[in-house]
Amino acid sequence: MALLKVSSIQKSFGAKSLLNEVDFELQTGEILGVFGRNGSGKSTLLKILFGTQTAEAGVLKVNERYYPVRKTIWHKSRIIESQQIGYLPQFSFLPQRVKVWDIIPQYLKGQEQDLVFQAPRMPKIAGSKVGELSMGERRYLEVLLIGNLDHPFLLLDEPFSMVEPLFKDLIHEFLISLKTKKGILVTDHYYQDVWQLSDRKMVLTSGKLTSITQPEELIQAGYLRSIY
Ligand SMILES: Nc1ncnc2c1ncn2[C@@H]1O[C@H](COP(=O)(O)OP(=O)(O)OP(=O)(O)O)[C@@H](O)[C@H]1O
Repeated sequence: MALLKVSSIQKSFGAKSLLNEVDFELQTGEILGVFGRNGSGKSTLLKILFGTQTAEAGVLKVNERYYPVRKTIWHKSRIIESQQIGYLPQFSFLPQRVKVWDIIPQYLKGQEQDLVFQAPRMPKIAGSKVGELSMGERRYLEVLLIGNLDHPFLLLDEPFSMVEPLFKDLIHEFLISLKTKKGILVTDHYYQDVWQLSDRKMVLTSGKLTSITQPEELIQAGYLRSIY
């Protein structure tokens, strides 16, 4: 089992304090759902953990090894090169004009490459350019590419956004299958998908992550008006 431990992450933009003592743990074999209003700092937190954003303070530890989150010349390369944390950004990152069957080998080799080529629906879209895919097809492809990389931890920023039910189901199935070997953090405003998928849930309010167990707590946190 691998363990990712985050403590006391602090981040502000100018005078605005965004993250204030963020603490959580994630272990392989579980999916952690993170909820929070627009602008609460979810994407910023994920970027800090991946290494493309810096924090003013905080500790990131994977197993017994520490990774820098504060600004240093090596903070980004240390985390990314460690191959501990995979990250699906909120916005599409694949080149639009390249065909799917040319993109897959750029990310994956061997058995993992075969898994993506043979995944449900993939043979049908493999000959298309990324720019010709539907939003659901493109997001599904992105999740398959990042999810099949070797990292023990995976951070997913809005994997369900604008995705039709058919591809949402495929993404759910894939993430459940990945859980046996990875620890997964997922955040999305399609909160029912995240609620259903996740083993543990946390909500980000006033810069802090708090554990919740009941959907009603999302109302108390000011994220939902009602449960429907
Ligand atoms: N580079 C930056 N410079 C200044 N402000 C920023 C920067 N990046 C993010 N912010 C601000 O920090 C706040 C949190 O942004 P972030 O994208 O982390 O929120 P979020 O919880 O992911 O929101 P959403 O649910 O809308 O995706 C927002 O007010 C945003 O404008």
